[in-house]
Amino acid sequence: MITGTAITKTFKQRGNVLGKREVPALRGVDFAIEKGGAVSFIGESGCGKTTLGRIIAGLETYDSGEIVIDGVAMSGLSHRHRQPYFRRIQLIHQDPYSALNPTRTIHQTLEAPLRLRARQTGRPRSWVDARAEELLALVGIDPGYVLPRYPHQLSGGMRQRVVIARALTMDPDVLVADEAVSMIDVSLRLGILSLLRDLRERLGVSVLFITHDIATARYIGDEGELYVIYRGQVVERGLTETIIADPVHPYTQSLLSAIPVLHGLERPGAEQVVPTEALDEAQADGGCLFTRRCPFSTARCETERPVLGHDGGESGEDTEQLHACFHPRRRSVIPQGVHV
Ligand SMILES: Nc1ncnc2c1ncn2[C@@H]1O[C@H](COP(=O)(O)OP(=O)(O)OP(=O)(O)O)[C@@H](O)[C@H]1O
Repeated sequence: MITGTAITKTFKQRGNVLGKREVPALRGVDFAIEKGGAVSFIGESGCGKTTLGRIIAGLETYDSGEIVIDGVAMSGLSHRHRQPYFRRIQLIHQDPYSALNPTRTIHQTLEAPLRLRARQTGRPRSWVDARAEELLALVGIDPGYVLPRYPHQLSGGMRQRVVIARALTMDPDVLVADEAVSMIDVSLRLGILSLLRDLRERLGVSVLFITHDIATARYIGDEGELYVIYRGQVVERGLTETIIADPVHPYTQSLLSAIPVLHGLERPGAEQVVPTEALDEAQADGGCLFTRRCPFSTARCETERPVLGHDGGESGEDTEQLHACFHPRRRSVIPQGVHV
């Protein structure tokens, strides 16, 4: 089990003549990934989901907060002592082209981490080749065909399966899949998503899925948890199915409104949630981060920032669905520009 509490991260970016500009990528995020669970982070570009995934995989530092892996707080450990914990969390890169070294055969690609793993676990050298074959079979490709080949000789789908097999060489407890299907052909995406589901069932590995697409989040984690992230803050969190069926935060409603539904099926009296241009970072920093885009914003939203929780709502529901909104409510939303 991995938990994160109040994780913050601010990047300094090159700004104008006045100097560097601070970009708050994460503003106090809590998360929990259970063994064998499926968790999805969803939000639009720049909301901080990749940064959070990289922090969880031990590839990015954070400014404050705490990550606890199997009961051990990472802040109390030196970099060297943290490594064995983060080894259990493996990132699957979104781009299988750049993730694989073009000058190495798939055999060489898998051999290096497997030799390391053999040393770590006291296994003989002969185990390495057998394990490479086993892992490729597990991800659904023929080892005999793939092992002697170079990445450019494989299809995008096969390359992504090799990337997943390489992540499995470290016997991870968690696979972090960051937009794992966005760069492969649409026809092959479902196969990769089913593979990730299958690995959860067969190996008991948890999957953390990072995406901007609610349909893939739904496919990968239909019994899992969804975190909706807006400008570095989790604005809604709960069971994926519950949130998709009944989003209460206006931002989640706007994300869901992007999924086409048949014109004429909206409930009468539907209110619109219209996503508009992203805001300047300085705007709305005192109040709710979504207030300038939100058609339901009130004076309170302008000055006070809602925190993630059950309270403060008009929804009156007592569920595990958390939200950061002063006026959460079930609203039916008309998708923009969709007329069937
Ligand atoms: N290494 C970095 N240096 C400076 N700023 C960064 C860095 N990495 C991320 N950021 C900034 O932090 C914010 C969050 O970025 P992040 O990549 O986590 O968002 P994201 O939701 O994953 O977006 P995308 O889907 O486009 O990858 C953005 O404003 C981004 O420009």
